[in-house]
Amino acid sequence: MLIEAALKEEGIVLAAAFDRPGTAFVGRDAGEFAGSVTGVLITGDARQAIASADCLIDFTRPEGTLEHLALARELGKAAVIGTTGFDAAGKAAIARAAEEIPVVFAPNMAVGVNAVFKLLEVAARILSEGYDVEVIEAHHRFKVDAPSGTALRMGEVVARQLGRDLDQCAIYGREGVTGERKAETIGFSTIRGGDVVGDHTVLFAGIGERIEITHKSASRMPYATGSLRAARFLQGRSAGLFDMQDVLGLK
Ligand SMILES: NC(=O)C1=CN([C@@H]2O[C@H](COP(=O)(O)OP(=O)(O)OC[C@H]3O[C@@H](n4cnc5c(N)ncnc54)[C@H](OP(=O)(O)O)[C@@H]3O)[C@@H](O)[C@H]2O)C=CC1
Ligand SMILES: O=C(O)C1=N[C@H](C(=O)O)C[C@H](O)C1
Repeated sequence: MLIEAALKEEGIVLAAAFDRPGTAFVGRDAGEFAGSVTGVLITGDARQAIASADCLIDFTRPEGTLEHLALARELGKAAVIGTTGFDAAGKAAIARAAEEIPVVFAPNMAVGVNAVFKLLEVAARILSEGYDVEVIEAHHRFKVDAPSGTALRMGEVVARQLGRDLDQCAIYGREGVTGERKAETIGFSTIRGGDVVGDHTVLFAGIGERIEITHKSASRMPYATGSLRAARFLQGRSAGLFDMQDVLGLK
């Protein structure tokens, strides 16, 4: 999707594409998957690939992203990170890298999801008392981290607005005799199955009414186009840690 989007977008050049060394894709044209010939061959040499570009766009796994980010830092290149599932140490490593290079790090690059983050601030402000907050997300069977990075960010946005610390109030699933729900908690429920691209709902449940704010992805293309928008945003910047709210001017 990223390659397809990059090939279509005016002013964006696909400089390189890389995969792990030794995989079957190395040596093949990067456009093959998008049904075109680009002349850019997939390489197993991440350093060489990152060196030949202005900006790294990385959607892999935390350990891969951190390796690639270290190369981007060394080479003085910008980075757009879409990978989710980082622990605190991983997030700290990204923040350190952003002291030297410009980085957009966002759990969801889609414009619609970022609009929802803003809507959640408003909803949480209005529904700050008497409403239980639950975050429900569904993704495809191949996803490896849970809850999704987007669900966690939604929880963070609501928690911040309500003056709570998500680390202290999050409940990740329930089982057995749990006791009554504590008012200050924020619950997370995860569904995994089939080819669900990504659904997120934040439920504000009161006595006598429920409010649901939902985003549903029907395609991964908005993640790809959002990433390219983020790469453009970084052009000409020297260092700093940004997210899609910065890119979209929503802060
Ligand atoms: N911010 C956003 O908008 C979005 C974020 N994501 C996040 O992006 C990440 C990737 O998701 P998705 O594309 O579905 O995952 P996939 O499994 O489809 O792709 C991940 C890719 O990363 C490669 N990879 C994995 N580990 C490493 C490593 N250590 N070094 C180098 N390459 C590695 C995999 O290679 P191999 O096949 O060889 O393992 C694979 O090509 C997830 O964290 C997901 O949550 C996804 C969509 C949108
Ligand atoms: O793994 C995915 O597919 C997605 N991951 C991101 C997340 O964890 O929030 C973004 C999107 O939901 C798709």
